[in-house]
Amino acid sequence: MTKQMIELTNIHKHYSDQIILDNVSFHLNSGEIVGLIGPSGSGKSTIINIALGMIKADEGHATVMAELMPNRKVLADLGYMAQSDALYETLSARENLNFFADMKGISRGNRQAEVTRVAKVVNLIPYLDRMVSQFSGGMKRRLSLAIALLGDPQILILDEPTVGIDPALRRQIWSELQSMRDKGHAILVTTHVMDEAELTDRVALLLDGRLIANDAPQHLETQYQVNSIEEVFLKVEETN
Ligand SMILES: Nc1ncnc2c1ncn2[C@@H]1O[C@H](COP(=O)(O)OP(=O)(O)OP(=O)(O)O)[C@@H](O)[C@H]1O
Repeated sequence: MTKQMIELTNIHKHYSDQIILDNVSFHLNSGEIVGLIGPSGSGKSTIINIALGMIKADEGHATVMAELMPNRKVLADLGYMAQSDALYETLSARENLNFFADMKGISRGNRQAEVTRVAKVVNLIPYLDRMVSQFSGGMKRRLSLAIALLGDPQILILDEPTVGIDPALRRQIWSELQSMRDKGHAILVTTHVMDEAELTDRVALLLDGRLIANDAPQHLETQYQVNSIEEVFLKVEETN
């Protein structure tokens, strides 16, 4: 049965005299991947931060698994990968994963298997004992993604997860996300890569703080009479 995992209702947010989100309502269900796309500065990270309870909306409310946010109870069911990596540079990748596994309450008995599982998804097994300060930008993104996957959370929120990641691994990561979706997980991804938007079940298009489209990629392409999400995006920008 499909469950509503995240619900944002009539969210308004402004900073000084700039309106960032203008009456945005948005939901994420179990068993779907939603792509949140929009130009730089359109409010994607702000939506995520409000859903996570890290930023307070001026009006409206956010719930995760029917709990009003912020709420510590749901954090164990949430995997979050921020846009900038929050890693311990002076620790190895394995030590980082162990630390976050402890934070997520993964038992010591299961920890090693879980660390190996998530490191495999992002091809980091050969580098687990290397210090993070020696990692490239793409390797750091991969480690952040592995951390978000720890504990197999019901909800995954990924802010630009594939920046700096090469095409073969990008494909592998998307196939992992799709298999998680098929098992009923709910996944929200922001991306600037329009090809990736095509791989989602639903695209939420944000422009100037308003959600102006929210539908399956194929439906949007039919509606706007174009062949790709990139063209939908350009057409929407032109006409708004
Ligand atoms: N703490 C803050 N104080 C003032 N303005 C802010 C603050 N945080 C974000 N903003 C502004 O809010 C707007 C939306 O920012 P947000 O980070 O949500 O955009 P985004 O769509 O995620 O952008 P990008 O794709 O570049 O990551 C931007 O104009 C940004 O400058």
